[in-house]
Amino acid sequence: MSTAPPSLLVEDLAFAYPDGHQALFGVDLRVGRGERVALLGPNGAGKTTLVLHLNGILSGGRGRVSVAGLPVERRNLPEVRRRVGIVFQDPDDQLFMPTVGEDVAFGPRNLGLPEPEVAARVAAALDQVGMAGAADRPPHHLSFGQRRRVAVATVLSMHPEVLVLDEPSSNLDPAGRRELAEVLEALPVTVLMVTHDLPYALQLCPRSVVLDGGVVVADGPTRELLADADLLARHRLELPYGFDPTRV
Ligand SMILES: Nc1ncnc2c1ncn2[C@@H]1O[C@H](COP(=O)(O)OP(=O)(O)OP(=O)(O)O)[C@@H](O)[C@H]1O
Repeated sequence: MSTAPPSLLVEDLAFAYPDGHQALFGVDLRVGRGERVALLGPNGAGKTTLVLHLNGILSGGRGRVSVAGLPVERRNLPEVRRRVGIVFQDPDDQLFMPTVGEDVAFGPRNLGLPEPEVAARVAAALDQVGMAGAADRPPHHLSFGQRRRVAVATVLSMHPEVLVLDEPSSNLDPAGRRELAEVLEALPVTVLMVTHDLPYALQLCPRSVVLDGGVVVADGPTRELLADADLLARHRLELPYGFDPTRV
């Protein structure tokens, strides 16, 4: 049996915002290397608050978070942020350079890597997201779906341990949704995907965790959770009309 630490370990994490609003009440979560896990839950459940603890954007509450055995704490933040790449919902928050290639090179260059290594990482990351050949294009000339895939590449070029995706299927047309799914399915990294798109969770993530009211209320095989009509109703989760998770 492997003794490697899990990619993500969250233990008894509780957190209140400065205005006193308590968003997390003791969350435990373990994600093994190479797992793909969907993080589900209604608006306001605490999903974003949890995600922002994974690379130390938020901190100061109770509990512990570690990434591949490295505690998320101030002295470790540069390495934690290399290990945990967050792809935010709006790709335009992540793309700010004149060309796609410079955007994907930005992180590795900041690590101080030699230029040939940067170039190799840029080429590999663009290839992984199906955007090889787009390096010289300005990001704003790309479609929304292409920009989202480039945003994924900006994180992959850091060789992360964990890829966190916030609503990856939002605003994508059916072809863009399928293309991104193909990209994500082929990635050899641990994935934590925050989504309201339950069929996408089922397609991509064998396991799901449901968060509601700042606590984990379910954790198990996605197919089983989505087949539990009472669980879905209790936590404001809805499948598309006529969608049968047991027949996919
Ligand atoms: N900066 C903040 N200050 C105070 N309260 C906040 C802040 N950000 C979020 N909250 C509150 O914390 C709780 C959890 O919010 P969070 O954004 O983590 O939920 P979420 O599950 O990501 O929701 P959504 O699905 O809408 O993105 C909510 O009640 C929210 O109003």
